[in-house]
Amino acid sequence: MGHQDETESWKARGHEDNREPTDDVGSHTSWLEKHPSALDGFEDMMMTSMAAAKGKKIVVLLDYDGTLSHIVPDPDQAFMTEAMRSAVDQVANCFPTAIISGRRRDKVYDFVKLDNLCYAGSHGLDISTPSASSKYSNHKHQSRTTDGKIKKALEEEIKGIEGAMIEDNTFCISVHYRCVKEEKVDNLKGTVESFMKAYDNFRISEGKKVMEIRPKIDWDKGRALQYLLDTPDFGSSSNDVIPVFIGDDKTDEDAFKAIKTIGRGIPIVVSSTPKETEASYSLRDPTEVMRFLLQLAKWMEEGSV
Ligand SMILES: O=P(O)(O)OC[C@H]1O[C@H](O[C@H]2O[C@H](CO)[C@@H](O)[C@H](O)[C@H]2O)[C@H](O)[C@@H](O)[C@@H]1O
Repeated sequence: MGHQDETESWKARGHEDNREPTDDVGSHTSWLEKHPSALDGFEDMMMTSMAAAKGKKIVVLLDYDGTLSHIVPDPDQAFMTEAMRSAVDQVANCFPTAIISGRRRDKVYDFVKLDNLCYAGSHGLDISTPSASSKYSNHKHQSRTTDGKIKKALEEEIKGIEGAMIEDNTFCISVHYRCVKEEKVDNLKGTVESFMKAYDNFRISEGKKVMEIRPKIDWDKGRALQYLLDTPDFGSSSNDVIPVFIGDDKTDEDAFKAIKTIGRGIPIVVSSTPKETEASYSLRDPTEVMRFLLQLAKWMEEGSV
């Protein structure tokens, strides 16, 4: 199935397009000049990145929602296709690979179901690799996120707002409003913001039609990426690797920034419309992500590295 065909088939099955409101950052053509397609410019991108980092190994880090699965109205139905699973599997057989998601770690695993890669859940607060695991389970903030009290009380608070939904991500909570009527969204946001004022250990970040309630600590997807690169599973030091990170949402920007700080790597944003981003390259949607992953695995198998 071609790219266009697969996208159309997703739409026909009632899934949403991955398109989100466009930031005012000029035309798509001028945006693509600043963030070239990682697919169209694959050979050039790999040549430039490898030349700048001789002898270093590629490692692959991936977001889940909107990157490996299309955005859909029901978060529990955000399945990845078999074709995507196979592409991730092939990449993970070639390079150390991890998924860093806002979701609960076990939930991401249930979607992906691959044992040859590492999983970091709750925006990187819950990481497990064969050699290391970092949980904020003893952290003072933890009890207030995981004892279910906030979720229960918040559910009570927003129960009158039709379509609002809360997802427990263990160390974080997502308040979804994709299915809330436009005119009710501000009401929902205001209700959640004033409720959370009583919990000053938490902050709220905005994702794609979701409010992400996270512990107010110095940890994000960027710190999680750095943590993973420092484990033996990923080379023991960010000095030894070229990190490829692919993500579509605001929290992924922290990982793009971390790659910029390292000074080497391939940060790729998934977006079909121009947006502000720290990423250097782009892909339009999960279907292009899949094609990119297959190309990366092929490149490795053909010995280009
Ligand atoms: O870091 P991620 O893996 O991208 O997780 C971020 C949030 O993703 C999920 O929500 C998003 O995808 C849903 C399914 O397509 C969609 O219904 C929702 O509107 C999106 O915001 C996940 O459900 C959240 O818990 C994550 O925080």
